[in-house]
Amino acid sequence: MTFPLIKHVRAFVVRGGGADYHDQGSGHWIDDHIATPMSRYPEYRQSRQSFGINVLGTLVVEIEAADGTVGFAVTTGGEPAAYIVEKHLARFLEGASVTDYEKIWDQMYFSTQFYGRKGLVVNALSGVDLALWDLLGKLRKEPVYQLLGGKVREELQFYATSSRPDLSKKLGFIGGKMPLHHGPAEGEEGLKKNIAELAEMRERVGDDFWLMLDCWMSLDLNYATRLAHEAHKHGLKWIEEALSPDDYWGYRDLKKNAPKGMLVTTGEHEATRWGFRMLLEMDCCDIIQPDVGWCGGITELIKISALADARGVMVIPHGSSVYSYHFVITRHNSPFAEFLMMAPDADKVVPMFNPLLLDEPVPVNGRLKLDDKPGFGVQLNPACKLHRPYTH
Ligand SMILES: C[C@H](O)[C@H](O)[C@@H](O)[C@@H](O)C(=O)O
Ligand SMILES: [Mg+2]
Repeated sequence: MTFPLIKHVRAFVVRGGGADYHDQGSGHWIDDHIATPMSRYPEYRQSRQSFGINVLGTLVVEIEAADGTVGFAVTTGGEPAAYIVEKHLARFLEGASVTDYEKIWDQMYFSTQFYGRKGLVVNALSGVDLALWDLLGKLRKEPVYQLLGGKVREELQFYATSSRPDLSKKLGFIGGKMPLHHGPAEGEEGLKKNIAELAEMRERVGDDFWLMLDCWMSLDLNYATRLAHEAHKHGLKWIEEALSPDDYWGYRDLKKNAPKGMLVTTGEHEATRWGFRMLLEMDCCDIIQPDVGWCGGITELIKISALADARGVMVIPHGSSVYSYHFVITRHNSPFAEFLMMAPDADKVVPMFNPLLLDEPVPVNGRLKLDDKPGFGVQLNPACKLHRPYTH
């Protein structure tokens, strides 16, 4: 079966929600006094947008084949990522075959290695890779999960991330992950408040509902270890991304000293097989959480997942809408998925990348069956005005 060659690669940007899901209006739970590495500065403690968590915005990558078929994907990256796609990465796709995604990935990664490797550049590369898989699915008339070996289970089940696990329980999710609100700079007072919030939520949800804390890189090893042991009294299932993504040594020690039965998780700001190999070989965590729009795309996540599977480590991708769902449903070591609650009060289920994607599937009663639409099964919302800041 021969496929039309790739003809055009285009990169667009758009603001207001979408793949840069931190880019929300005021009063949203996701921007309400959440602990971060910047919390040591009081002026940046209340709002993550104040220090720029939403500075990039959404990147939309379109790849058009010679027969006019268009694959697309969205991720976090905005204008700087669009520049990298147009001025650097596009040259490895235009004129190539859509089935050459291994060679294309290799060329994108090693041609940008001198200034990339993680973060923004690999976000841009991931966006291109996801758009390539969307195009491949459309040309083969198959959903991406079919290209990945097919479903290993009929439906996905989800835990929900928000400030209101009690509401997530009512909506049928299997667990609730809360953001940590106070970092080390708020001292013993802050630690007490963190534990009091957890205790209160445990009261509301009962003993059998999973509760997790997402620390968004905000802690030091000593604080994280103390928090874990205090939180253990309230049945915390896992402590997430407690330390800087680069502190592999800290994660190794946190996992060693965490209470028996508590899981240590991280990885959403890690990238490529090499970064995850470090987390796995240094025994940093019980679950890795790559974001498929940031870690290198589907082509790289296949490699990352195999490394983890060989060590019996679960891969629960960071919430990235359809891009993670199509992967999770094909892997035995990904038994559930994350759903980020994007309603400002976390009281109802809305599409994660709202309003950018038409037909974006959402969990109902905490579960979701993927249909068999080709590619990732979503379309861009024509009401979202895209801007193409660069051409090539
Ligand atoms: C809720 C967390 O603070 C982040 O906003 C979230 O994006 C991420 O860490 C997650 O695991 O969902
Ligand atoms: Mg997280």
